[in-house]
Amino acid sequence: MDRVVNVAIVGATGLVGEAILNFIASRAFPVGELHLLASERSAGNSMEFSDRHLKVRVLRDFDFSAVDVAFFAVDADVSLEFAPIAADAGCLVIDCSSAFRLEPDVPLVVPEVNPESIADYGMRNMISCPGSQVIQVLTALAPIHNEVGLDRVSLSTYQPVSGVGKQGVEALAKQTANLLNAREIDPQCFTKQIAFNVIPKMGDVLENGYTLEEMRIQWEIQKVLQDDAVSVDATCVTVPVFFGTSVSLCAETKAYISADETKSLLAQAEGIDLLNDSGESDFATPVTEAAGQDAVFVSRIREDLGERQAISLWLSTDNIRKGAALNAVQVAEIALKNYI
Ligand SMILES: NC(=O)C1=CN([C@@H]2O[C@H](COP(=O)(O)OP(=O)(O)OC[C@H]3O[C@@H](n4cnc5c(N)ncnc54)[C@H](OP(=O)(O)O)[C@@H]3O)[C@@H](O)[C@H]2O)C=CC1
Ligand SMILES: N[C@@H](CC(=O)OP(=O)(O)O)C(=O)O
Repeated sequence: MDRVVNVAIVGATGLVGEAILNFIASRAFPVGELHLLASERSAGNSMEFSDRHLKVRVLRDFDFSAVDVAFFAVDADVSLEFAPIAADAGCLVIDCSSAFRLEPDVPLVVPEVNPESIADYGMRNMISCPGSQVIQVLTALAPIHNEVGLDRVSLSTYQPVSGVGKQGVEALAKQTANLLNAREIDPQCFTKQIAFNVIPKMGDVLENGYTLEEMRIQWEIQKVLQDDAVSVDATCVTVPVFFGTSVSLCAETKAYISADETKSLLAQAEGIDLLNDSGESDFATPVTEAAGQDAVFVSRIREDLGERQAISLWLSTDNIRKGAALNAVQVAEIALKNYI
């Protein structure tokens, strides 16, 4: 790429925003001017980019008219207010939050799965990235869906505290230290104690008994695959892990596919690191394998023991990198190369 583009990172001081900044540097993204934006809390702070120090500025006061690409890595309510302002000013918004994921005129993209959807960015000047669970599930399941068709996916997530941002990391660190010192804890941003515990309910429960986080997994998977017939039964669980998210899933398929065929298929698929189950230590964990890496790690591939045509998998991925920041930067790279 010869030309350069002016870039803004909204939420640059957060976990995802800082990872976007690092990917822009490490992947030699063709950046001209770079604007780092956050709330009044971080305004004036300095962040490193290559050999430069850049000052963080306040989002509310920023004029997007000279920006070409704006990465939004803020909570959904902040994206809802400011992403349309940026898009209307003429820049391409790539949003990591849940704010626009299900809007029919905003493409929802995992580059390994539906890069062609990026072509539709112009309807709102926006592209959304799915949540980190959906990114890893689809990176692993899209090759199987393309080969034999998916009917139904049952899954449980093992989500780290960093899934709710910096405050989740602080909460687990503080609770752990307090408990080890026999002190009282405050659940902070989690509904119950998360240190040395697991919490099988993220957010409010809807009338159907599922949480919004669980329903979003079905809706986002159906939107990316453009197939409302794929049903998803999800249970979302927060675990006392700082970074790295995992999913245990069983995918029922329209036609039989063996475990060996699944392994061959996934060995050739983009974005996957396949651990072949050939040895004792050949499985991935969120902390030991996935954290700090860019691939979706797939292991524990098994065929259903009963009569169902179904394949079970264990996935682990860095939620901040491929689960958000890398996905967003990949989307921008494809948009610049092919469409803008
Ligand atoms: N963490 C994860 O695993 C994943 C996160 N996402 C999504 O990415 C987004 C960012 O998440 P994450 O980085 O984890 O969150 P963090 O809490 O770590 O960071 C939030 C960022 O938003 C900024 N911010 C907060 N309020 C405002 C405001 N009013 N105006 C401007 N900036 C504001 C904060 O700035 P300040 O320093 O000033 O407070 C900070 O830079 C969320 O929508 C999240 O759902 C998606 C997939 C995975
Ligand atoms: N918790 C989600 C991130 C997300 O999408 O959050 P929210 O639904 O609150 O915007 C994830 O790890 O993928």
